[in-house]
Amino acid sequence: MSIHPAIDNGIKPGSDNFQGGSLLCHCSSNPVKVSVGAQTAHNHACGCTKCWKPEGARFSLVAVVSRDAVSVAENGDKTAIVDESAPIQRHACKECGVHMFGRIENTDHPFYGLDFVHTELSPESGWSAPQFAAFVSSIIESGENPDNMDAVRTRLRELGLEPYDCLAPPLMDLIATHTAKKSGALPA
Ligand SMILES: N[C@@H](CCC(=O)N[C@@H](CSCO)C(=O)NCC(=O)O)C(=O)O
Ligand SMILES: [Zn+2]
Ligand SMILES: [Zn+2]
Repeated sequence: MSIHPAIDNGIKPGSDNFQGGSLLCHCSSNPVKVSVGAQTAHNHACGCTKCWKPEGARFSLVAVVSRDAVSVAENGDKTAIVDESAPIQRHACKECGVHMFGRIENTDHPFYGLDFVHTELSPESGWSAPQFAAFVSSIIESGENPDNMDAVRTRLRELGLEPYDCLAPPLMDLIATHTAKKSGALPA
C-alpha cells in the first residue's frame, strides 16, 4: 500500500539545526528554482485533490514556512498560478506541472503569512519530517477505491502518520480560534 515514494520505506527525521535550502521543478533544462531560507513546519501527507503529488502517489507531502523566507531564484517566468480563486495560490511550473509554492494572499485567512512547499523538490536533506496525514478521505475524490481506505489508514499509522480527514487537531484549533476572535466569541 504505497503512500508516497519518499516515505514508503520509512520516514527520516529532520535535522534540528537545518536552515533551509532550494526547491527545483522537474524540468531537465532551465528548472524553476525557489529558495526557502528557513526550516519548514507542520509537514504532512495530504490526500486532497489540490496539492501537487508525483506521478502515482496517493498523497502529497506538504509543509509550511514563513512567506518571508520564500523567493523565486531562477526561471520564475515559467511559473503560473494554478487556481487564482483557491485560498492557497499554487505557483506551478507551466512546463512540468510541479507546484513550487502555495501562497495565501487573503490577509484574513488563519494561515496568512505561511507558504505551502513540497520539500521533496529539494536536493538538501534535513527538512522537517511529515508528522500526520490530512484530508485522508479526500483521496477518494481522486479515484481511490473506498474499499482500500482501511488499508490506507493502517499503513499511515504504521508509518507514524495519524490519519485525519481534515487537518490535525492543533491546526484545527488554530483555525477555530481565528474564527472565534473574528466573531467576538473570544477576545481578539
Ligand atoms: N476534499 C477537498 C479538500 C481540499 C482542501 O480543503 N484542502 C486543504 C488542505 S491543502 C494542504 O493541507 C486546503 O486548505 N485547501 C485550500 C486550497 O487548496 O486552496 C479536495 O480534496 O479537494
Ligand atoms: Zn518545470
Ligand atoms: Zn492538500
